[in-house]
Amino acid sequence: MLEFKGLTKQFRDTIAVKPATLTIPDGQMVGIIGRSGAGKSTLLRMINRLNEPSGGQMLFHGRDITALKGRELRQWRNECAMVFQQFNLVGRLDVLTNVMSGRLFHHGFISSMAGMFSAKERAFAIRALDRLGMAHVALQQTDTLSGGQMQRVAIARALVQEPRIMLADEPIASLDPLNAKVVMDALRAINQEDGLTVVCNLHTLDTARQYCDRIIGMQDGVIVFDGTAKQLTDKAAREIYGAEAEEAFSEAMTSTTLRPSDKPEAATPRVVN
Ligand SMILES: Nc1ncnc2c1ncn2[C@@H]1O[C@H](COP(=O)(O)OP(=O)(O)OP(=O)(O)O)[C@@H](O)[C@H]1O
Repeated sequence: MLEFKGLTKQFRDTIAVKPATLTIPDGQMVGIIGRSGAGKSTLLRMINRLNEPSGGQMLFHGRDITALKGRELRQWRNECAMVFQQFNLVGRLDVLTNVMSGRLFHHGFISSMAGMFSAKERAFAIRALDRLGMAHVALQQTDTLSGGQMQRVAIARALVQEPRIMLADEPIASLDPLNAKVVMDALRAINQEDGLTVVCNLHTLDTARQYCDRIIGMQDGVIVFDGTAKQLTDKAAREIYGAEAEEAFSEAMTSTTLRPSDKPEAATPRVVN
């Protein structure tokens, strides 16, 4: 269970996230939505402390994450795997090496850089690629892949970290609708099969509604909505997005609509003014 207690972030004159208090149970798939500049990325990046909170506290199973330093902080970052909009892979390296770089924390920097991975680790990485339908390109140079394939490789790399939480910062913003669906399907499958908590920032409302157990809506650094897809009415969504509502409502995916989440209702809607 991840708990935010009045967690806040200020950049000079901008309060990007105003004191946020929420609890994310293990195994939940959470989508953070809101217009540009609402504070979504800042909130997400405070979880792995890529953005250092300015105030408040964050606890994971009762452990104070905001107080971690040095190796403990590196270990926490390893436990929070992150998937980025631009994939953050090394294009000139082969796919398998990129995936195995997710073992950096377990393996040690020097031997990782020297490519000294055991047969067991290689097999582990290939199994992760296989889950993402990408084992067949394991030895291919990464920059020959499509965006959707690269994002699946990035998810495989995140998986070999053996994380407790998967963070995804706009994971489909650079992808076409079909690849966006493949990537979201993969994140949802990992969430459901492994019971892994997934927290992702999403630009399109439909994606959040289709895939997430719980949706958190942000506006000007404030959590203004916290509830399920069903509870997020069009009216509530329009209030969250304001002038960007039409863009947010536009279809992200052209292919088959997925069945809605079959998990129990995960949260009580909360409207905060
Ligand atoms: N490193 C930074 N330095 C100064 N201000 C920042 C920094 N990062 C974010 N901000 C500001 O904090 C606010 C929230 O930004 P954030 O990136 O979290 O929003 P967002 O909802 O993720 O937006 P987008 O959807 O456009 O990525 C914005 O006003 C932004 O300009």
